[in-house]
Amino acid sequence: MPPTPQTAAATEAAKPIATPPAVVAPYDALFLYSFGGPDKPEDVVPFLRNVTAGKGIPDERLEEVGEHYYQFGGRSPINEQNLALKAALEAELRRRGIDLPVVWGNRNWAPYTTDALDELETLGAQRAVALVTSAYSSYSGCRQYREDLAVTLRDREQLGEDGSTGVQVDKLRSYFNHPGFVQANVDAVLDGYAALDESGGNGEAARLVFVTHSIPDTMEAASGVWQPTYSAQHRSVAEFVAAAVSEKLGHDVRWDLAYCSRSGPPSQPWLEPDVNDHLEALAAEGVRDVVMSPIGFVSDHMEVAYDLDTEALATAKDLGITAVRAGTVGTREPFVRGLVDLLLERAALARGEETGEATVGELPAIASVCRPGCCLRRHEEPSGIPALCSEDMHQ
Ligand SMILES: CC1=C(CCC(=O)O)c2cc3nc(cc4[nH]c(cc5[nH]c(cc1n2)c(C)c5CCC(=O)O)c(CCC(=O)O)c4C)C(CCC(=O)O)=C3C
Ligand SMILES: [Fe+2]
Repeated sequence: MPPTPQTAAATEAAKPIATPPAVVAPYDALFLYSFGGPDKPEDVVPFLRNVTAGKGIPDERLEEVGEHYYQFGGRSPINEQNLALKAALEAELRRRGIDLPVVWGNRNWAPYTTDALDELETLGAQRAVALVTSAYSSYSGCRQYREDLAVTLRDREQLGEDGSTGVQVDKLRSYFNHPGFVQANVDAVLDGYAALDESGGNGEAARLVFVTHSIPDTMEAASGVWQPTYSAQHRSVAEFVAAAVSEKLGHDVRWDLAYCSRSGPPSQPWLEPDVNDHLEALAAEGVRDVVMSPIGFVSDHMEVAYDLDTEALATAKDLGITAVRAGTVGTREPFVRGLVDLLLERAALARGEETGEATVGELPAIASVCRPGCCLRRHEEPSGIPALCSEDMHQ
């Protein structure tokens, strides 16, 4: 049995904040803000209730998803992975001589958003910056976190009409095209090709299949109001990673983008192809070797462990395809270093300094302060829910 992951309350308490170092000023804390997941079987149903409150997920889908968790002992790997990322960020900050506390909290499980706000208050933080564990910009990866923060602050009676809050919380921009995230994915895919070779596969003939979480077509459309859409963001990363891998391996690399983990009623269109359907299509084309790269996820949480490692790899096997699943960025060094670079970039921006925004690929950086109406669930429906870290808190 792996050790039970510790909640924020049980980890060693960060020490109260002194004067933040100049490179991170005006920030005096980093808020690692994630999805959360159950730690034990009794948590599964309450966790799923938290995730799906008011979202119209059919009951059958919930039972099915609950079953995925029970197959893994009722425990998601996501919490220990967030603790590992927290430790890696702390080590990287220490390495650079930056004395900044890192506080962890989740939207859907303990330690909750409100627990993290409590911890920030106890530390005496006045202006924290949130690092969300989603690399791409869409309702699920951006606005939902910003709404949750605003609503939690409102419930705590700490949200003023003008958007003022107790602790001010800003957010790092979506980092899908930051060099650190992309380089860590290149490295992980190269390791995937090495693993394919070891399992007797043929790398030169392999198809590189990038995978991400599907979202409804309406959410995809709303993600693109101010910027390239969620799927376009992924295609940009995929193209760059495939080119870098091809150069390193010295042969052509053909790639596709597929999706996993769709839910919602069958009548509602979501981004396709589903990775299992796509593997079938590839088998029909005669493809025998596949490297799957989950670029849509920052760590190997339940969607990766179940939808890819359990389901999609079994599909590949049934089809006679030799498939390996490349790693996620996790705590890879270029990723963690890149996140700290991004923190320094965001701090400079908050100080009003001219900063370049580091990106790779052809797409511009996503705005650090979201535009009004950015990343709604559906753009034709203003949410009526306040959201922090935007030019206009109410849109
Ligand atoms: C884009 C995206 C990411 C990737 C970005 C990121 O990594 O953040 C992501 C991550 C995650 N999604 C997760 C879990 C779930 N997501 C659900 C439902 C949904 N996700 C959606 C989107 C995304 N989700 C959407 C559009 C829905 C439909 C409901 C809605 O419109 O909001 C449901 C309900 C049941 C179901 O429908 O499957 C569950 C249980 C976990 C935790 C895993 C663990 O425990 O290890 C993580 C990290
Ligand atoms: Fe946004």
